[in-house]
Amino acid sequence: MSIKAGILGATGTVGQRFILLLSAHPQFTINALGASARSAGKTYEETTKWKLSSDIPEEVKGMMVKNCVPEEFKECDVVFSGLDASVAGEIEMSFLLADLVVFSNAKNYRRDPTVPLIVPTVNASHFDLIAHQRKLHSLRKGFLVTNANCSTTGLVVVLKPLQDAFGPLESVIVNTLQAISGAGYPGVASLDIFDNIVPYISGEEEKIEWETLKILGGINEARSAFQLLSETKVSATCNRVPVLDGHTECVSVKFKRRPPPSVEEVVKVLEEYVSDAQKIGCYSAPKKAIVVSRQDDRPQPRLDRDSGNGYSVTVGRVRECGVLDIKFTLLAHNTILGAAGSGILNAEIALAKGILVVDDH
Ligand SMILES: NC(=O)C1=CN([C@@H]2O[C@H](COP(=O)(O)OP(=O)(O)OC[C@H]3O[C@@H](n4cnc5c(N)ncnc54)[C@H](OP(=O)(O)O)[C@@H]3O)[C@@H](O)[C@H]2O)C=CC1
Ligand SMILES: N[C@@H](CC(=O)OP(=O)(O)O)C(=O)O
Repeated sequence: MSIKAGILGATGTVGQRFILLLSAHPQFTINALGASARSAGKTYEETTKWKLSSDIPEEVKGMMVKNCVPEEFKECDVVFSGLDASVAGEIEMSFLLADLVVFSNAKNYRRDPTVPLIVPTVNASHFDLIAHQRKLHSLRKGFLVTNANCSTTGLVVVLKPLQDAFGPLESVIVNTLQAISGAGYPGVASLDIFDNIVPYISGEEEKIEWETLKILGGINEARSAFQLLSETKVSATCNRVPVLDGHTECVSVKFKRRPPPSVEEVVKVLEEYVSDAQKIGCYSAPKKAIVVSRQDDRPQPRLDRDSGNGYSVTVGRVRECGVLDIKFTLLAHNTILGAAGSGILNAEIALAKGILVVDDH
């Protein structure tokens, strides 16, 4: 079976990742590419400032870039969006209302009470809300799912098994060191980031603090509403650092449970974590959602960002915290697990669960 995939924002940083991941994927075929009016009507190769070290896949080079309107994507079984947030809201809603399936990377609908915010190796169960969403919009097969902010993504992958094993988390303090690819292209000016650290990323801290509560929360029995975590407090501080790809996060956690788990218990739980995406047997699911490093000087972006083909989170330096209970450092690939890869793995889960329905072509 070949699933026809469209990509919105195909020329951007996340769009380019979608192209590489989908072109090597056994289940998907890239069918349509969309971007702004500046790019529409040109071939992909002509209009894209390609920034990845692998070449543009041959089959994509000559494809015509289209305007991001549903009629141009009506052949697609699934549409992945890497659209700029300033336009994603309106465009993605028009696709949903045209009964298309949309997996979005943009922030616009993450807080929507009818839209699942899914990190594929964390909360695949939130797909259960899709039937309610379809009913609300009178859709037959379309739906909209978002994936999380790239820093939220790495964080919740590690918090999820801790919460499952040791009960509610009382507080989480996270300091991020975020790669420049997170800012899109051209992103942060070289004069600002070279030989420097910028201690501010607009809106990022609020997103991490809020999204974590939706992702790690539950859904009600009627499968019609999300139940945000109410007992956990999250405090985030975000920094932009001169790294190309890979967001590092220094995290301290306090558990409600007294006495708290030991370092050894925490490490064991992280090492043994198996996500639903792995249990289902999804093609892109990493063999280990969490890779625990015991080396004192890991994780490092250059050495660890491609772990599990960019779908694993690497955790190191797990130790006691003198203020909260346990602290550690994690690293996640921001444009793979933190963006395009999550969209694709979410689509694989939806397919396996029978939520993504592929018509006979
Ligand atoms: N980079 C990352 O690590 C992450 C990014 N995200 C989110 O993913 C989305 C994309 O980010 P990123 O790839 O970094 O951004 P880029 O700026 O690199 O790319 C933006 C894309 O949106 C397109 N676009 C801009 N304006 C319009 C328009 N009016 N109509 C249609 N298309 C338009 C651009 O097309 P054109 O080339 O024609 O201008 C381009 O393809 C954003 O919402 C971002 O917040 C989420 C998680 C991580
Ligand atoms: N702000 C993130 C990337 C991003 O676009 O996030 P969001 O989709 O939550 O706006 C970063 O700079 O690394």
